[in-house]
Amino acid sequence: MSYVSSVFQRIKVRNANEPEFLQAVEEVFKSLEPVLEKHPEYISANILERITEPERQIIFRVSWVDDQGVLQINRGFRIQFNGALGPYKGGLRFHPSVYIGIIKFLGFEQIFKNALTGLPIGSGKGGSDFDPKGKSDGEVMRFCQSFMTELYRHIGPDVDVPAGDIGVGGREIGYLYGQYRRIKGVFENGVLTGKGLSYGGSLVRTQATGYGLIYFVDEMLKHNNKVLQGKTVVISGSGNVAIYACQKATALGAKVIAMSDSNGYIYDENGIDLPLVRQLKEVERKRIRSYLNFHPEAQYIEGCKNIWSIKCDIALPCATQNDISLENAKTLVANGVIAVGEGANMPCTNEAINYFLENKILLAPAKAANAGGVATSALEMSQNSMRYYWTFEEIETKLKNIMVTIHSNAAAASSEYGFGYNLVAGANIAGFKKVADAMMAQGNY
Ligand SMILES: NC(=O)C1=CN([C@@H]2O[C@H](COP(=O)(O)OP(=O)(O)OC[C@H]3O[C@@H](n4cnc5c(N)ncnc54)[C@H](OP(=O)(O)O)[C@@H]3O)[C@@H](O)[C@H]2O)C=CC1
Ligand SMILES: O=C(O)CCC(=O)C(=O)O
Repeated sequence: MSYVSSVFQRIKVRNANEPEFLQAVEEVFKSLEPVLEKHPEYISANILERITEPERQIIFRVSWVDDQGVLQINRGFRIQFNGALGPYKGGLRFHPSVYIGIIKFLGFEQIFKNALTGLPIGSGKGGSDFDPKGKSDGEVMRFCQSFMTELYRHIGPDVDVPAGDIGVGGREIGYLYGQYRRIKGVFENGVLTGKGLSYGGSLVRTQATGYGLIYFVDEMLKHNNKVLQGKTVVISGSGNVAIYACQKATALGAKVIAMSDSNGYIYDENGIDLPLVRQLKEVERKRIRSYLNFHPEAQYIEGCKNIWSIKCDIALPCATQNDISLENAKTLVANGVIAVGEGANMPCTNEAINYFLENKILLAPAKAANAGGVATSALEMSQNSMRYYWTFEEIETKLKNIMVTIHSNAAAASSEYGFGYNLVAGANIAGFKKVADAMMAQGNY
């Protein structure tokens, strides 16, 4: 058994009930054999076992009163996974499926993603099993206030800087920051990112993950003598990442023909009417099926997984983890897909990833392709520290340069370690080396 496999066996035993975390670790470890061969010092320093064990995990009770006056109890999490490169940084997810294994997989992925941005940010992730769906603004506010009443003691602009993820957008960040300020009594807005523009938010942060994804996919296509212009695109999800991926893909000449939510998907062969989707999702918080009230010529199909049976050139999973199974991957390949861009975190199963790579499909891995969100969060932190605002154009240019650089660094690392043009391996290796070197330099911790 190889060294990497033997370490993975130990990690499996220690984290036996966390399949998503083990999946994420296995996917990264698959790329690391040649790195450890070339750098035996990482083995002596036991980097693999250290990098897979969070520096700190905080689990707490969140009690809040619903609109009926009933006391509700949820569980809150914050994992400070790796601080070697900077303050812990990563989003908060509010979704009923949240448990420690989900937060650990997300925090683990965040280590490499944040390293790839080239900016000084460590890795953290958090959230709760609270379900914001169907809750009133007052309920969401009381939940956020209670969540922050515990979290505030563990975070700070130089300690740990949370942001949004599934179920946490501008409304939730506002309530969370308001409670932080109320408790601390200081205007310390560098403690959270994804804030509203009136109290320290950054231009482009709302669009950043989706735009960054499209910049990355565009770069990958160009590198392979292909173009985005004229391609048909299917996007899963209709949240923050999906909406702005759709906007930028359309602006660059592609045609998005389908989007989904957790109930089902819409197929509009004329191209998705994005202003309508934004109104339905960002403003009215409705289900995507209501698209048909305005476009009766479109189709709504119940069940979100079948979206991958639609023939398209480019698939962009932007909803949640394990969205594309091996079966979905086989259907996409049989239907002629040329590229897959992971907007969500870990949206393809490991079997689906292998199938795409074996079939020479261009695959933009999440750690690289969705890093534009956290990179722009780091730019928000910079602006908060400087007490200054850059313009939309300045930030978008920085975001684009970051995505292009991540692509070239991942491609170079893949080639250097014998993987050819394999961005999955390249992103893992480039991210890993940066963090491993910082950990080595800082001694045993
Ligand atoms: N926001 C950001 O900046 C970043 C987000 N990401 C990742 O992108 C993905 C989407 O995040 P974001 O757009 O912010 O989240 P949102 O909450 O804005 O949107 C999530 C979308 O995915 C759908 N979805 C969520 N859970 C499921 C599920 N279990 N099954 C099917 N559909 C689901 C939602 O549908 P419904 O409304 O029905 O639940 C919704 O359409 C996540 O994987 C997140 O980790 C990665 C980098 C940065
Ligand atoms: O902007 C951030 O800090 C977090 C973004 C995020 O959660 C992610 O990259 O998955």
